[in-house]
Amino acid sequence: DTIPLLHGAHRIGKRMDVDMNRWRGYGLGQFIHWGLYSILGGDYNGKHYNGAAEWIRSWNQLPNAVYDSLYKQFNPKDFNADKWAAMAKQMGVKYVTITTKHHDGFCLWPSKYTSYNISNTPYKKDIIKQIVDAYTKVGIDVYLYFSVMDWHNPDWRYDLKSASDTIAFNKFKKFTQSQLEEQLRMYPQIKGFWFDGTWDNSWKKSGAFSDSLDQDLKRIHPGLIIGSRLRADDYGKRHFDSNGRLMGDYEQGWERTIPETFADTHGNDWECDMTIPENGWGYAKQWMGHWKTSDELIEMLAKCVSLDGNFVLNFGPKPNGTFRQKEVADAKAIGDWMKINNTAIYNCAHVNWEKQDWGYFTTPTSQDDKVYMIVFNVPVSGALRVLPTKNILLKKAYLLDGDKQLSIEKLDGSAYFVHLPNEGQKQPFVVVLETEKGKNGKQDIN
Ligand SMILES: C[C@@H]1N[C@@H](c2cn(-c3ccccc3)nn2)[C@H](O)[C@@H]1O
Repeated sequence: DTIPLLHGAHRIGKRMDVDMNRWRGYGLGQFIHWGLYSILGGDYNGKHYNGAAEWIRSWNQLPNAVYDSLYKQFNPKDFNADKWAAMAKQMGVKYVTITTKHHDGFCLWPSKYTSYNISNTPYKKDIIKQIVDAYTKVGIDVYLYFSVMDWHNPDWRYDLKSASDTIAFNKFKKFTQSQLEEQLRMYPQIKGFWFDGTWDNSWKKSGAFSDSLDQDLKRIHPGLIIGSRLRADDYGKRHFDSNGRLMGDYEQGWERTIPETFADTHGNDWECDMTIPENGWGYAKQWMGHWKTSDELIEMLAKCVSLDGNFVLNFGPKPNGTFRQKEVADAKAIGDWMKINNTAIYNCAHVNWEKQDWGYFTTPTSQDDKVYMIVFNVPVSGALRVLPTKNILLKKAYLLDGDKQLSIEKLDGSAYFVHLPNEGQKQPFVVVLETEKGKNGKQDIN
């Protein structure tokens, strides 16, 4: 029996309208973290902050007043939104999420609700408008990242422990709603919000407000897509309400991590947001630890799509508005791979066949007699094992790039070997399988 909730999930199962179906088919997205933290790049007074560079304001080596005056230096002379959009287009991303206000409270748009915004910097111009217009122009959908937690706003509270806390936080909630409605009025082309900074007790105690805010924003902008990180339920539960039901249009908890199995996704829509370095979203002069290679990133993309999720890769532009060389190179490498193989990524879904070591299965949502094999690990035998669900037979197998036919060997039971040509493949590649229904005609691919 379920717990009665006023502010729990209002929908069970996936959203199936045209806007969400478009979101479901994106496959690949870009995240951009840009702001005052980019100026410091994780360093201050010759010392390097070991946390995520966009959290440097929380570092006790750096006085808040010093951080909060960085806006006087923000003047990205080389910023060109059309160049950013062109790089994203070449990479093959279908959507972008851009930070409008991170935890530090600095607004990259000329908000009328705080003077702590781009119009009071030497740069002056509206960065968000330029990005929304440039990406929309090349056909990439735009989503706005918004941190509820706002270290700069004196009415922000981590917890509500007194009447004065509640009075201040009520003012803060009004300020938050005003800024979001302002963004919807100023940037009507956007497709959704990406909320962050909603883990503190003050927000967990604001479940009713988070619910009404979600509904108000969608009333102003029908079709708006909002992930599970915005809401808290009647008891402060987040992402999943007290009855275990997802609150939001998709699960937004996969930050720098990917579900291991389809069961881990609970059958929801979900998005993985990934950094190229180990941690850190804003520009850092010194990237600590391992920098993921483009092959690793392409495998993460394939894994996400094979589990019914989207893969969103983060970029942290420099204070002057250009990208570091490694990010430009990865965007190019991913884009070159997508140019050949995006058929197995865009508008594709999970296949409930047994996972194999050589890589990942996807299937086009529009065709249930086709399955793609995205191959990363070729066995020394050159034979790729495929075990379809019962009554599914393999008819044909060929390379997506160049159509070369591959021989199929039927094994005992319902397994097959797909034999690869012996020339070594240097890049991850895609094999296309054409299937047909077995004797009792049932086709249960996904
Ligand atoms: C999308 C990413 N989310 C922000 C974040 C959140 N957190 C975090 C860390 C510990 C507990 C709760 C939240 N750390 N970083 C990062 O700063 C970045 O914006």
